Amino acid sequence: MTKYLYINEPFTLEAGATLPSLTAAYHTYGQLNAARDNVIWICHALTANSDCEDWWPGLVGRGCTIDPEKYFIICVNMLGSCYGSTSPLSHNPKTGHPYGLDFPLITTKDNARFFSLVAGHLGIRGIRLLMGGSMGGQHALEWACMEPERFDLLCVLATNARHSAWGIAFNESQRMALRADTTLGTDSPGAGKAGLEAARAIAMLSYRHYRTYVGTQSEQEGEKYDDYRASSYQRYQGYKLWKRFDPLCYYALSRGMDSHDVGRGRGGVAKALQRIRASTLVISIDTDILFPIEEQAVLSRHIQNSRLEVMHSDYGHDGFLTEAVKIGEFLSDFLSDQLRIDASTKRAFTDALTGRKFAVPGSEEV
Ligand SMILES: CC(=O)SCCNC(=O)CCNC(=O)[C@H](O)C(C)(C)COP(=O)(O)OP(=O)(O)OC[C@H]1O[C@@H](n2cnc3c(N)ncnc32)[C@H](O)[C@@H]1OP(=O)(O)O
Ligand SMILES: N[C@@H](CCO)C(=O)O
Repeated sequence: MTKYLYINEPFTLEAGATLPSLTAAYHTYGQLNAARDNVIWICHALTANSDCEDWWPGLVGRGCTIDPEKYFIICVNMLGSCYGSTSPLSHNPKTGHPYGLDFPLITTKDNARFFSLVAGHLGIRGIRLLMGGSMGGQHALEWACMEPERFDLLCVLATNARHSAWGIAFNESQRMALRADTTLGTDSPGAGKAGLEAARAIAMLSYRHYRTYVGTQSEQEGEKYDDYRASSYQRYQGYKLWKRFDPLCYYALSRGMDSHDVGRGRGGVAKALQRIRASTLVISIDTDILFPIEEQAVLSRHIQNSRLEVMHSDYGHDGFLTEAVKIGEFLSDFLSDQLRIDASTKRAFTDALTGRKFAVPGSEEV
């Protein structure tokens, strides 16, 4: 069930605008333990929501690696999204109408600060594992650079330290499609539909791979010269997004993704990543053309204590969603290794909220 947190204080954004108040839509699963050291925070990607059990089945849920029986799992809907947090659909007090296209730019740094603020309001300090893929990975990296002491472990998938020119070009092409639809932001029924559908169709080309399309959408050999499966697939994917997503929010989120650069204000990407204290698992997808492996290699090279795993998927970039079971296996190995390291080094944990000391996660107070 979606929960809501209302933060009645102004929030000044990186680009200078101020939101007068904030709404955070979020989900939690499981219970916070006495030591308060079992928090897993999941950052969602572009068009998902805070219900990570729903969109990451096989990874998050009872009996999975991220199991609510063991962990207190939290996922907060990012600012700008249409799934409940403050967004272009929110009331603009200056006009008395929804913000629409006037919604200010929300950078990945703004969203990381938003998550930190929400964590504070919910009484969460130390976080055992911070995790996210794609744009969720960008938020996780930004937050881990911003507050390195908060996190023990970090797992990022199919993501980067700075959004690439290639990724920005894909996003701009999608925004061109959105803007070409002159109904965008108007009151007309179905406003922005054609633009959003075209934008999603463009995006699909970056989320999948040549082999995904050829493997699933090819025609039988024959004499066909029109009405191809690949064409109806593109149209259907556009329509499918239209049924569940808002074009103005899509526009806002794509601008936010472009803004991503952990190095901004920190002396560059390498210096920023060197700030991260969490033991880190970086997962690449061998068919990801949007966030290719070399981008995760940069993460692994500069994050002090990191491990890079390359996962096979026929799905391309979207493998970070569809290969949940494989991701769970990588993560499970990583978590087991970390517990062994914690035990052998007798690493002591101090719960930042209570000041109590614990020998290893889940152990007795010392
Ligand atoms: C409220 C919410 O729902 S938000 C939470 C859900 N969404 C998210 O979390 C966002 C992230 N998720 C995603 O991006 C996607 O769901 C993914 C990547 C996980 C999976 O993508 P899918 O679109 O389901 O997979 P795939 O590319 O195989 O397409 C399958 C769909 O295309 C249809 N399809 C396949 N070939 C064709 C074709 N030639 N012509 C028309 N339709 C086709 C299938 O019938 C199927 O339709 P369905 O989704 O209605 O069952
Ligand atoms: N399929 C993903 C791709 C972006 O990472 C989404 O729609 O969120």
